[in-house]
Amino acid sequence: MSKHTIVVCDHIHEDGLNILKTTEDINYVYAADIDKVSLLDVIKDADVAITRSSTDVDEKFLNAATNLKAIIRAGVGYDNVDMEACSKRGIIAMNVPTANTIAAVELTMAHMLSCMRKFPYAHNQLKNERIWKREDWYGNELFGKKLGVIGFGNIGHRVALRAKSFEMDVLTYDPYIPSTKATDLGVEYTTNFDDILACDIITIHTPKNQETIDMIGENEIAKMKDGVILINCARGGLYNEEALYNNLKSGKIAMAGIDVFKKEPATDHPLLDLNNITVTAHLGANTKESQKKIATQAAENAIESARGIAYPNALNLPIDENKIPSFVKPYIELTQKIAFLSAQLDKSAIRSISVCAQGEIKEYLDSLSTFATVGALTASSDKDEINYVNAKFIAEEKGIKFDTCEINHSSGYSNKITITITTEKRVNTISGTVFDDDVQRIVELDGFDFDIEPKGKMIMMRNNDVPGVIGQVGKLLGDNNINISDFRLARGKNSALAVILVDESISHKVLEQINNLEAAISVAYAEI
Ligand SMILES: NC(=O)c1ccc[n+]([C@@H]2O[C@H](COP(=O)([O-])OP(=O)(O)OC[C@H]3O[C@@H](n4cnc5c(N)ncnc54)[C@H](O)[C@@H]3O)[C@@H](O)[C@H]2O)c1
Ligand SMILES: O=C(O)[C@H](O)COP(=O)(O)O
Repeated sequence: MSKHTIVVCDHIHEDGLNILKTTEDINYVYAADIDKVSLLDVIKDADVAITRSSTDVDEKFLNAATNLKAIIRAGVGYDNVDMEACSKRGIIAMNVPTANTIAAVELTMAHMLSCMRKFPYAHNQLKNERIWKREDWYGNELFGKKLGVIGFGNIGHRVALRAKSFEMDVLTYDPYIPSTKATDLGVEYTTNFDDILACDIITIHTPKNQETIDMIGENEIAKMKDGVILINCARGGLYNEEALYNNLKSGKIAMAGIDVFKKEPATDHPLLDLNNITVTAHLGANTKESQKKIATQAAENAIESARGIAYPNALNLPIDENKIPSFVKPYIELTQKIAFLSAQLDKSAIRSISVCAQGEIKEYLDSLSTFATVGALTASSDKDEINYVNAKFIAEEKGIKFDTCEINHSSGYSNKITITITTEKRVNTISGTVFDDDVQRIVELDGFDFDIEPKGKMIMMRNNDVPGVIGQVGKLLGDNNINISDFRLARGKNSALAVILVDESISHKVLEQINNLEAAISVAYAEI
């Protein structure tokens, strides 16, 4: 079996490492404890790399990583990844966007409370100086204060909600959201940045990019209230660090809660010489709960991308991810998986790929068609050759025809994607939908209704609807030491379709034996 090499460049939770270690077709390399120069030697074998913010994925890294097909940023911010350089090399970059949200939200609240109650001073005086002087430390309450939240995304909006539970007035500035996202939560929304500068406490939760670097500098601080409190648990450099230092020193800024620095590690930073800050060493994501989730997702996504099956949360696609609403993203993944599954059911040459959409996802048919093509080709070609940039070109060279259509009648689902892959020998039509924002399901297979997660090893058997078939299949698989994890059956007028999920891969021989059962009409096998 040819193995894919996944190199882990930074520390991730052992649950993620265990997934990599125990996956048969993965050659796992742990490189988190070596220095970044030695990493350049190790990374040359990687098909996929997993990093956190401590590894710069820059030209030097990418020049060394000559095999690299995908990179997983095991966290949210990808400002350490040179996205353009990745795209030029056809390397797909992904992040794990929501697994550490709560950790970062709670650290933000911790810094806010700590600043308000002058926690570092009080702690130091009692613990290190052994002085009991309660009259020295009168803090302030969050209650009734105005909090300015810059960036109302996953973290920002949750900070706002928690601040409201402290009975604060909350105002947000985020030009990229509809105002109702804030106002529906009882948060005031402004497009005037000066309104934010007038708040008692300001916290920032934007990505780091050309637009947000130094978003708060001398000029902005000059407009703030004397004694303002600033929190930054997003990225170093969003507040100009020199301006922050000068104004903390002068007392214009009463206190700052800082988790992130422009250059990390920051053990010798001038801000650390000041008393009126609370600092943490980029610990926003460092809860056991979040690291467990991130590592698990990163490992699973790394395996899927190493196999060329799917690239969850891909960041550098030919389509602009920012223009795709979040509800469409799981459909993109589902589309690729369904096409991958469908193309495995019959390995003869693909003639055409048709993608039909119902509901609001209709608007994204072109993108969905690209993902269907990647999925279908991945099942039938050398996986390493196919990516989002080249999939349609390769398909056209193979003479594959494309077709998209909008389904306007309702089928009981608010959105549904239907993919039909026509090969030289058969036509496979599979439909899927997404429940509760991210629960992907196959809901129709060749005209039969189902409810199946698109995951695992699946035997699909079309059979005459006669008694005893389930027992015969169960016995046959049992005789071959194959464990059935799930058995789904849908019945039509004259025939039935069974989807049998199994724990072990199915050999051609076993498939033949099932096909030879008297009631069997056709049998196919696929793995996702
Ligand atoms: N300290 C940590 O360990 C830690 C942990 C997680 C995330 N983060 C960082 O926190 C930040 C926010 O993460 P998130 O998960 O909430 O991201 P997100 O993408 O969900 O939200 C970011 C929000 O910022 C808004 N935004 C973008 N540009 C803006 C601008 N110029 N002005 C105002 N708003 C703007 C976007 O519209 C979006 O709503 C990121 O920088 C991320 O890297 C840090
Ligand atoms: O953007 C993020 O996810 C956080 O800053 C966490 O980064 P880390 O994975 O290096 O802790």
